[in-house]
Amino acid sequence: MTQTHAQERIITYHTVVLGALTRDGHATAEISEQNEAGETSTRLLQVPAGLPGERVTIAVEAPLAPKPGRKRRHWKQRPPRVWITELHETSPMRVQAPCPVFGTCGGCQLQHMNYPAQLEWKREVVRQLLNEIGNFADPPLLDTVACDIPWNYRNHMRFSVNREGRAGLTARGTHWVLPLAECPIAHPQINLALQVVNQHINPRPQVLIRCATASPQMLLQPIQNEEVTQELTEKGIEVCTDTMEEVLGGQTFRIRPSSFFQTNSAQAEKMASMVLQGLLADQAPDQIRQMTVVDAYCGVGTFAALLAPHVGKVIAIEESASAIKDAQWNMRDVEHVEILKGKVEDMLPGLSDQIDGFVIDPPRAGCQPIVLDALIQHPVARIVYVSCDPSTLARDLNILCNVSQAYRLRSVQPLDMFPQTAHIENVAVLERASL
Ligand SMILES: C[S@@+](CC[C@H](N)C(=O)[O-])C[C@H]1O[C@@H](n2cnc3c(N)ncnc32)[C@H](O)[C@@H]1O
Repeated sequence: MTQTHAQERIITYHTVVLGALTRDGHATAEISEQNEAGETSTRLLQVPAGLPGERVTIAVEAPLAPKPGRKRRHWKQRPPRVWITELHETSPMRVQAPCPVFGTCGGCQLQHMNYPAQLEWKREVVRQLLNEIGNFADPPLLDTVACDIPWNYRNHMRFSVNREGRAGLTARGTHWVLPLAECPIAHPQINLALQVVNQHINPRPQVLIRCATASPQMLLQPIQNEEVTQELTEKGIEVCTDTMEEVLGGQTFRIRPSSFFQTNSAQAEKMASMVLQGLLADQAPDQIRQMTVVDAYCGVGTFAALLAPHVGKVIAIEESASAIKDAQWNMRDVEHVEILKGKVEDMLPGLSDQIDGFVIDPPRAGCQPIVLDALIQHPVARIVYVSCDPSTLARDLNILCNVSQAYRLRSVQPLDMFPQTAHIENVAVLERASL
């Protein structure tokens, strides 16, 4: 069946059985299409909010053709918009998504999947990537560590602001800002603040809200006017302008708006324990006290500060000026820490210290070849690799363990930092092959 709506968009409807989830957390659907010459071809589509094995009817909206007069070279072909209009047979994994904009919003992909199935799916994605990209036939992969409360966990949200000055999240694949009263994965303090800022006109393009979980402190950017600050204060929020503090592993960390900090504080506690355990386990206390460890891509110094009480020396490397300022403040009382400002790829080859262990927590792109080369040329006893992208993790582990054979992979631990979304965090532990 084909229908045309007001903006001349062409929508076709297809009843299909959905296939496996993609890496982005969308189900797949194969549809047959006929061109003007009557030739049939099949097309693979991504179906948000679907689950494998479900029989559903989907609407497929063809992307708009370029506007007349607009140069074709400025026009980008977008994938069609696809949504489920009817569920005929549902998966046993399906649950009711609590958010009214789930499926449209670009934030969450898995609210409709029960939580144990999300954890299992994440583990399976990591297994496949370690297999296909990492060349590990039988990787030492552990079960995904669940988030005890998989809702209201995000301590940091970046909301887009629409033309009317209202803050919300954008619809998947568009710049359209969805009106949002609250977000079920945002911390309750953030939802409270969202309601307050949305009673006012916000400047475009974004409002950033970051809250502490151990205190009522909150950072808002851009800085809010007196009226908003007053309303937030009346609701028990302590509005901070330049920095706020969060507690992790019993230590207090000062964070600026543009510095990175782990978004899920409860899971970050578990991650920090894994890092310390991965680097220091099975070693005598005397040996640990003599160790020199590097926290590469250290952010505000989270792992460096938590490692410092245990080891002989910590070298922390970070390129962001704002995170470096925070790291310096966070480790102001620690004598045996050296904080280096610069890119890891520039600093690492020049390090003259004898290094016993590395924590590497790079951005999604993973490690630069020069960083991997340095780790291979001068193998250290232990590496803990914290990763927010399992495909670049698999690529880098392949280089460190299989191609160079400099390291042995001891464990890969998926950790659910971002429940209800397709994001997957991992903590991998490597040891020098010649140990
Ligand atoms: C995923 S965050 C990890 C931060 C920290 N380990 C933590 O847990 O809070 C990655 C950090 O690496 C920094 N970064 C990105 N590329 C870098 C590079 N080439 N050299 C040094 N730091 C880098 C970013 O500024 C960010 O603070």
